Amino acid sequence: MPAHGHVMALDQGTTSTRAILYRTPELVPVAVAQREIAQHFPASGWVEHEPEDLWNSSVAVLREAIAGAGLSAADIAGIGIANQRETTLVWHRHTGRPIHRALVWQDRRTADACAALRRAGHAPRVAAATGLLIDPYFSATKIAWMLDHVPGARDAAERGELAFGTVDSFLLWRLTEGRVHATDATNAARTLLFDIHAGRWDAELCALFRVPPSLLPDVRDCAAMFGSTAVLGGRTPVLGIAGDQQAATLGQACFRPGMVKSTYGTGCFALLNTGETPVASRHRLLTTIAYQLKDRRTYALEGAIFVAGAAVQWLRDGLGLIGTAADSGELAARSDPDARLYLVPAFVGLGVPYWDAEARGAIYGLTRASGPADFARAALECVGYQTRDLLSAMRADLRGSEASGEDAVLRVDGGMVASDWTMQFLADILGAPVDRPVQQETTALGAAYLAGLQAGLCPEPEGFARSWQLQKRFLPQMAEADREAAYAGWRRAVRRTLTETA
Ligand SMILES: Nc1ncnc2c1ncn2[C@@H]1O[C@H](COP(=O)(O)OP(=O)(O)O)[C@@H](O)[C@H]1O
Ligand SMILES: O=P(O)(O)OC[C@H](O)CO
Repeated sequence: MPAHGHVMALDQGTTSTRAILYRTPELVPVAVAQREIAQHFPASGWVEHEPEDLWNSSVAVLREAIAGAGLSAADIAGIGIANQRETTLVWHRHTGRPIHRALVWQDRRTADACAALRRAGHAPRVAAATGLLIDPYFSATKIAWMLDHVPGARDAAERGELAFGTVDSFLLWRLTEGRVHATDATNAARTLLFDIHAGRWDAELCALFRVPPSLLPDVRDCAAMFGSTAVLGGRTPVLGIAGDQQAATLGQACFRPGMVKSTYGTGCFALLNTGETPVASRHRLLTTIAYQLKDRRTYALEGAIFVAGAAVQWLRDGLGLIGTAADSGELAARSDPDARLYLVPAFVGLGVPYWDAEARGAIYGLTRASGPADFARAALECVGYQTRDLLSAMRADLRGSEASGEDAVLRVDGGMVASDWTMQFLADILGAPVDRPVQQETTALGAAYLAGLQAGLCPEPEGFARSWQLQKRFLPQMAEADREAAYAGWRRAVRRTLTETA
């Protein structure tokens, strides 16, 4: 067993930045610090973050966590970074000054540019290399938008004066005072510019998306020496980087083909490990890199749902039906069991497997008797239905393969899994067990594991997998006929909501 030590996870997410300090080798959390991030919505469908907020909140939580534990830089073997993925920054190499606010993954401003590329027939080539669809969700068209809209930016880029990065890369640049411009393979895989099979930037795609290759960071393993930082007072190495959903996949120890985790935060992201062979989806899932260790890539099929916990926030902030998110389950439990409302939460369009950017939310089944409890239940149930959509698409893609996941148990994490009511419905509608682990901060755990692995303070994946502990298993209790009738109703509701653009 490796020796005791400490590693720090920095989890820079969409709504907040968190640092969690862990004791190795068991990865027991010993201190945590968190800061909210301001969201900027300058126009309909636009979502931006202030780069200095990303940076300042990161430094603040790192320092707070280390102070909270009564430790100093000398006690920290390394930092692991997990980050909101796809969110795009471009900055001046000489000054480190961003040329624009970060364009967040939810930002839809490049929808028309994407539609034009799809109409021109580029989708098959792009999917073959990157595993992705041409959608504003990913970084490439966001980079081009900045170069085209910030005065002088394209010329500066052509002269090699600018750098692009996802949030990990931007933070690493700042942490290392401009000495390191790098990212990891999981973040590179979300840009539309990275060949996930060859593990390198694709020059043809750079030309297609009009992104000069000089902007791009060096791509490394998830566990690697990324540089060192002085922000904690000494020199602390950055030893791990992964996109947050991939970090959660590691934190959930989904190392074997067929294992699947689903994270329920603002949105929901399910990743199914497909082993060292990438699987091309026939059902509009994404093919992505789950992790790259020792230069070997493990792939995943991914389903991305844009609204999960956000539907609960809507109950609270939009409708005022609940005081806190935690009240939603209790309210839902008071709903009439014989009535059923369907909420299709297409507040920002629908993701996998529908990919309908123009669809908007709808509620079906209203009667004179419908009340707050039925709305709450519909908001929680739609998370279960969407998960079944995702998992059905995954199973259809993998039928008969080693990674089929037919018997797999779903490992869940994220803020929303605190809701027993929602987790029970999830098990009911899937007709399969749902496992909630003891450590529910799996994103930070995965980032910490990468740093601990690289530092030699944590065991190899098989050993780490043995430390995963079940907190509660939810078993399906709904009768088969009820389950299928309820799901058929959801499918009808979605069909009525989709636009002709999908
Ligand atoms: N007890 C609960 N029941 C239902 N939803 C919850 C509960 N607690 C938190 N949530 C939802 O979980 C989300 C926060 O989860 P978190 O993992 O912190 O999200 P993110 O990383 O996207 O910021 C919020 O959307 C909130 O509405
Ligand atoms: O920041 P989160 O946890 O909402 O995750 C965002 C995803 O990485 C977007 O792809």
